[in-house]
Amino acid sequence: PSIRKFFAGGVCRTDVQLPGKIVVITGANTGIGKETARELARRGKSLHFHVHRAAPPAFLTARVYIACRDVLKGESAASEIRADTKNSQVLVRKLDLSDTKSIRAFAEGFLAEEKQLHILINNAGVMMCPYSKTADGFETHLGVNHLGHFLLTHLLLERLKESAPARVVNLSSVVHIAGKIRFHDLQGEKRYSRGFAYCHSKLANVLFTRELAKKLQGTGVTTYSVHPGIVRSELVRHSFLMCLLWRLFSPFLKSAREGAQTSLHCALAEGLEPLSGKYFSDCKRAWVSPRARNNQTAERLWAVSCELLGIQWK
Ligand SMILES: NC(=O)C1=CN([C@@H]2O[C@H](COP(=O)(O)OP(=O)(O)OC[C@H]3O[C@@H](n4cnc5c(N)ncnc54)[C@H](OP(=O)(O)O)[C@@H]3O)[C@@H](O)[C@H]2O)C=CC1
Ligand SMILES: CC1=C(/C=C/C(C)=C/C=C/C(C)=C/C=O)C(C)(C)CCC1
Repeated sequence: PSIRKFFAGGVCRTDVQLPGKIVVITGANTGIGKETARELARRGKSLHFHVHRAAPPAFLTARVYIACRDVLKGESAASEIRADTKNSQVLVRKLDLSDTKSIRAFAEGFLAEEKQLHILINNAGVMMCPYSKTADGFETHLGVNHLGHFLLTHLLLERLKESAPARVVNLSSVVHIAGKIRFHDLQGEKRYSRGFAYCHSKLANVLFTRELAKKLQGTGVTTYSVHPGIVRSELVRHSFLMCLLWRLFSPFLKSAREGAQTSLHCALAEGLEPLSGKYFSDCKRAWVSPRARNNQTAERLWAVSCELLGIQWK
């Protein structure tokens, strides 16, 4: 058990509850996102719930939006979470991050539906895909992992500000260390490696978080990037070798629930505001590579991302 505990890593120990709070989490139909959604849906200020094992009244729990590309998969995860947590307010909405039309449609629907947004978790991600492009012509890792979430955050930001204190959590990875922002070939048309393409996009997540924190100073909205640990999930689905490694070393990898702890910590823990823009692993602040600390790269990536998406975001 002590070896297992070692590999499980940090645990989110805060008991902050979320009565009446609104949460959006991308890619929450499986893996780390689903376990994050489950725990957030459980956080309601309801003695009634614990004592009577009954469904708590809506205003006592969080409303959790599972934003995913496959609504059927989303519904199956949502009904499991609803049954498990007795929170009926776990809702599924369509969001395909590889298509800016879908991102805009999701944001439009959400903004019409909800007057508040307290927690946005940019969790969805793809890894090691063979070369491909999104509907808008972006290389898939950059398009889904970085640009998709960049646009989504932009579209939801006013609602977050109006609901402050609010938080944005961006799932990155320790492999950002191997990443580089190749401005001369952002779409990987000259040279492409599916492993490095993922690393580049995860570096972009850290740089985005850093720059976003600067722009949000004084608004009451804070943001954090996260390495969840090496987690047993479907992320490795595009690589035979990684699937094999994941199976072989399965006992030493984190479960999705263990992998959700740092996202939960950054979404919930009290007193994190002074650390806005920082990178976390195992529920504490962690080291980032020199490239992830470069303000010039962060600013340039921000400007280029706005240009690619055709948005103005000062
Ligand atoms: N697992 C690990 O070891 C690590 C994971 N991470 C990061 O954690 C995050 C969660 O990964 P994890 O749970 O492991 O992976 P999973 O593959 O289990 O889950 C990824 C989720 O993202 C969704 N997704 C993929 N593409 C899109 C898209 N175009 N639009 C909307 N949703 C999409 C998937 O949907 P669908 O089911 O439909 O494919 C799925 O719900 C990722 O950002 C990943 O980079 C970081 C470090 C390590
Ligand atoms: C060498 C090796 C491993 C491979 C590690 C790898 C390949 C990590 C990849 C991390 C990823 C994909 C992070 C996602 O963001 C294991 C399986 C831990 C077991 C011990 C030996």
